[in-house]
Order: sequence, then C-alpha cells, then structure tokens
Amino acid sequence: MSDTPKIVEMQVIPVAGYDSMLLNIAGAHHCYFTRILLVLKDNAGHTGVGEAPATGVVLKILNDAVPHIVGQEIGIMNQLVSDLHKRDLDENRQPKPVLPGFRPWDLERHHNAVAVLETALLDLMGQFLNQPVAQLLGPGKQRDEVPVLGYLFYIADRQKTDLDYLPGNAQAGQHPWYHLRHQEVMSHDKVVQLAEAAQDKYGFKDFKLKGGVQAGEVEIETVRALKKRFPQARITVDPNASWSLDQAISLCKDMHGILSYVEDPCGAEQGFSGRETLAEFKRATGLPVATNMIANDWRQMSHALQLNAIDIPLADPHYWSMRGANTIGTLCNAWGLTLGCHSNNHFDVSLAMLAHLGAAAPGEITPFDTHWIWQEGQHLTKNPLQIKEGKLALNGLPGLGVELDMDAVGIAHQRYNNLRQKDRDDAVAMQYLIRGWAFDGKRATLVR
Ligand SMILES: O=C([O-])[C@@H](O)[C@@H](O)[C@H](O)[C@@H](O)C(=O)[O-]
Ligand SMILES: [Mg+2]
Repeated sequence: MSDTPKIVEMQVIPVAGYDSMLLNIAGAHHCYFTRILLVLKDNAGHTGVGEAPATGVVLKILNDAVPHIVGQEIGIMNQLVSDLHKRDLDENRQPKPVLPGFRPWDLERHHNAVAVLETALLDLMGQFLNQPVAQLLGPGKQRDEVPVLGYLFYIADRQKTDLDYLPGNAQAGQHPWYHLRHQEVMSHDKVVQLAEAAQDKYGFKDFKLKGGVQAGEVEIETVRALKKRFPQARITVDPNASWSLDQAISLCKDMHGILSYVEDPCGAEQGFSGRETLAEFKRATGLPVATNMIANDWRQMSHALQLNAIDIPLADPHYWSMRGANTIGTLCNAWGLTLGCHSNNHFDVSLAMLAHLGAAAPGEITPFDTHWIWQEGQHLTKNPLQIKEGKLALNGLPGLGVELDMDAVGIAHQRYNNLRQKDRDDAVAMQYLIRGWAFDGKRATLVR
C-alpha cells in the first residue's frame, strides 16, 4: 500500500478584507469582501491552503466535510474531492440553475467548496513531491510567468455612504494607484487616469472594463478612450449580459480594432438562452466572445461549444477547480479556443492559484482577470506573488508556494466575525446611492 502523509487537521477560516466602492450590474461593492481559507495540515509537517469566495453555504459544506477528510492519506486526494462532490449533490445542495436575473456569482457555491478542497490537497501533494502545483496539472508547467490584465471599474463616491471604506493614501512617496483606487471614477477621463496609474504600478499591457453600470453607449465611449490612450492594448468590456442582443450588436459591431473581444455582452432573453444569444452576437459582429456566465460546468460547456457561442472560456479555478480549469485549457488548445480566467475580489492564496493555473495551461492564453490590484497590500501570506510587467511569476517553491501569515489571518478572521452581513450583497452599498435600488440583470446599475 502507498505511504503518503495523513491529514491531521482541517481548518475552515472565513476572512474579510477591505474593498473599494466598485460598481457592477449587481450594485456597488461593500467596503468589506469575504473569503474562506481552507487549511489542511499533514503528519509530514506540511500545510496546504486553498481560498474560495465566502458564503454560508460553502462554510457549511466544508465544515461538514471535516470528519471525512481528517485521518485520510493525501494519496487518495482524487477520491476525497469526488466524494465531497457526490456527498454534497446527494444532499440536494446543487448550485441554482442559471436563470436570467441571477447575479454572476450565484451559481458557484457548491463548486467553490469542491474546488477549495482540491486546491489545498494539491498544495500538500506538491509539497510531498517537492514540485509546484503547476507540475501536477495536465501537461505540467508550461511557463513561469502568467500574463494578467488590468481590471478596471467605475467607482462610486464612497463619501455618500457611512460605510468603512478606506480613504486612500495620497502621501508623498506613495504610488498614486493607492489613492486613486479609493476615489470616485465615473468619467472616461477618470477611467483612463486609473488605467494609467495601474499600468505604471503593475505594467499591464491589457485592460478590461467592468460594464453594466452606465448606459451602454457611455461604456463604449470609455472603451474608445482607453484604446486611444493605450493603442497597443487588448481591451474588453464586460456588461455581465445586461445588454439585449440587439443592443449588444449595435454597440459592438463597429468596434473591430478597438475591442479585442467582448465578455458576456448579452444573455438569456425572449425564450433564448445566453448560449444562443452569444452565438448570434458572434455571427453578427465577428468579434470573439469571452464568458464566465454561460459555460460554467461541463453540460453548459458542451451546449456552448455545439452552438459555437464562445471563443474564450474564463475558467475560474474557484468553481471549475484547478484541475477542471486546466482541462478547459487543454480543450481550448486542442480546439482552437483560448483559455482565460474569471475572478472576484480575492486574497493572495487565490493569486497563487491563478499563477499555477496559468503556468500549466498549454498553448496561448488570454491575460487572466484578477481583482488583486484592488486588494494589494492586504496580504494573508508571507511574500505574496507580485504583478510586474503585467505578469505573475511563480516563485519556484513546491506546492502553491504560499506560507500563511497567521497574524494577518487572525486579524482578517476577526474582521469577518465582526461583520453583520457576511455573504456578498452589492445592493447594500448601492442603496446609499439610489434609495430602494434592486438588482435587475437587464438594467444597467445607474440607469434607473
Ligand atoms: O467584482 C465584480 O463586481 C464582478 O462583477 C464579478 O463579480 C464578476 O463575477 C466577474 O468579475 C465577471 O467577470 O463577471
Ligand atoms: Mg465576466
């Protein structure tokens, strides 16, 4: 029989960090965002970690899993992961079906739990084998540096709320990014200024604008302004399916050479699924389409591919799992698609997850999304990876290559415990701007 280390402890630690008042179709980001750390210790003295979005559902699934994981060998990691998957489905906690009107992250919950367990086990296995996680995925490590894009948002005026948003830091000697990321950004000029600061700080070559906030015509003008300022950049816009098909076609059809690809321009409408409308959008405009909304599991992916609805699946390891997302990368490489990666606000364990996923992806990839620039400075690990020249470089260490800073984790955990609203709800902050504001997946956030 094999003799791999045994798991002796499993901790599920919810944590919270600070965020800016970033606008999207679901409202405005609260001043706090929440995540879950899954920490596994084995009897070889290694600690494996994973990070996932925090919801009560995921916390419960993971806490319920503790007795099934502790005492097991890491050598049966595949079985441990698939057992959690099956156990949870048996208990009828499947993700909600993707229906029009669902917020982009509503479908991910069950998958978040499975993915974070797999990540922490991969981290332990990598340390046992003295190899980076990227070597344990699909074809093994393909590159040492992973391109990431500058993820830009319109930002609301935090001073219209009494929430604890950080004010920013305009002190001499501080990079302007650390101030600008907390200030109101609504105009084209301000978005360009934000992009300039982000590029100067992190060296981005490419940008994504989160849309679904202002009228589509306004957002397209912002895209034009970005392209004018950064003519070499690949630029995309993501209105999270809030535009109608007709509107999406009319907004984007003349954007060749300005938009390199478009992310979820439209979604389900009038009896047609989001996969069908994206296929029509692609045919009508000839623009490549990325998605994190309509191809998020194998069944959805199969329909999306049969319809030729997408070019760039944004395979987020937090719901596809590291190995699932890597498999999407293999499929992309074989079938002429391009792997990208979706993100949400995250800490530095997730940053390492993205780096290993990108490092193991065969063929060409599109620069990955990451929200890290909005959180950078709030680390939970010692020596977090850095974004330099628009890239994330692996650090050469085995496993995920992260070491938790338990003091920082303790503070972030206390911050989480102090929150009244623990699950993400962007309507809360939004209601300071528009009284009684409610999510409507087909109406831009500010067009009410
Ligand atoms: O952070 C946000 O507001 C985004 O809207 C995020 O929640 C989305 O899931 C994501 O970034 C996306 O690409 O749709
Ligand atoms: Mg998206």
